[in-house]
Amino acid sequence: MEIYHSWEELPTNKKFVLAMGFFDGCHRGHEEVLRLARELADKEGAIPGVLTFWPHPMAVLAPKVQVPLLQSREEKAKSMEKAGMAFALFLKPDEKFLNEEPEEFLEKLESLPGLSGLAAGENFTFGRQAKGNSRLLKEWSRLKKIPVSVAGLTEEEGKTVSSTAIRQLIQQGQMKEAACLLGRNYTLQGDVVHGFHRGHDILGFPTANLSFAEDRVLPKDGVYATFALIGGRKYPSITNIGKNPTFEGKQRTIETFIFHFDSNIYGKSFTLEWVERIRGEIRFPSPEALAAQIQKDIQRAEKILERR
Ligand SMILES: Cc1cc2nc3c(=O)[nH]c(=O)nc-3n(C[C@H](O)[C@H](O)[C@H](O)COP(=O)(O)O)c2cc1C
Ligand SMILES: Nc1ncnc2c1ncn2[C@@H]1O[C@H](COP(=O)(O)OP(=O)(O)OP(=O)(O)O)[C@@H](O)[C@H]1O
Repeated sequence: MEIYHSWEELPTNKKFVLAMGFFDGCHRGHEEVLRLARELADKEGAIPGVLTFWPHPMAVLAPKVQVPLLQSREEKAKSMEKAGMAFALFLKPDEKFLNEEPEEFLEKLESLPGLSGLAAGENFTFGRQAKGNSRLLKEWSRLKKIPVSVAGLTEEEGKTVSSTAIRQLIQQGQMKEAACLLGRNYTLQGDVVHGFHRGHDILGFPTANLSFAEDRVLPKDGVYATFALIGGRKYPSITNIGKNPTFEGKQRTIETFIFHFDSNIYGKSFTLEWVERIRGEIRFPSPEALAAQIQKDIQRAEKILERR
């Protein structure tokens, strides 16, 4: 898949269809928009691509409000590729762009020589104060004879699937519910870094500490049944996220005990798939009491992961 960063890089000698939006997480609703883009591209003899943004527009509009994200830019690009997109255009939404009238954005699209169609969801908005919407897109489409596919909103139990709803579920530790909306388990990627080695030395459970990017959505502190994806293999595991109150920890860490695993993976890249929350993080009276609880947690995690 090709990655572009400016309008000028878009193909001029090929027809293309653009799916539009931020697409954080590439959830089930986003997948529907991407499916419509593929379908329209097939019909028009064009290639399907994505018009998306980086960083998140909120980082420009309200820099003090940090929106944690479900995917890094690289993960988003991978999801787009998996969804059959031939390219992704990552535009930087500066203030000038975000303050354009919707009509200016549409004029820009119309000026693209290869543009053969657009796809977006019913709730897609664009332009100054989000004044442009799917209704305006449809009117423009009729006027300009450029086909536009608008996806009806994908819902789960009567609620619209959205990146915002998924972020909230993860932050509440509701991983199964989040997975339902995402269409997959939530994952976090990072490298294995050194911790304080208490896991191995004091508790008898060696843990891989995951380094994580600051701008990612983190599950609520606690203990989770997880899968660790290392070197193309998927290992059942258990993960604690929190500040280790038993040891008066100050920093939030993510550490994983991988079952039946005995390799040195320091410095290796590591993806953690979060399946289900088991309990909250507790301050134990002694390391021994914590180790006994971890033993029980492992049994619980094994049961949960057996079913997946
Ligand atoms: C399954 C599991 C559950 C844990 N639960 C708790 C907990 O409830 N409270 C706590 O203080 N630490 C908990 N920990 C974290 C341990 O305190 C931690 O593994 C230990 O401090 C080792 O840290 P280190 O790898 O930085 O040396 C848990 C760790 C694991 C693997
Ligand atoms: N539930 C949904 N069903 C169908 N299309 C959707 C759905 N949610 C978003 N889309 C569409 O997917 C594209 C990307 O949307 P966007 O990134 O704003 O997602 P979102 O989940 O609504 O995000 P947020 O929660 O941050 O508003 C847009 O075209 C949008 O209209």
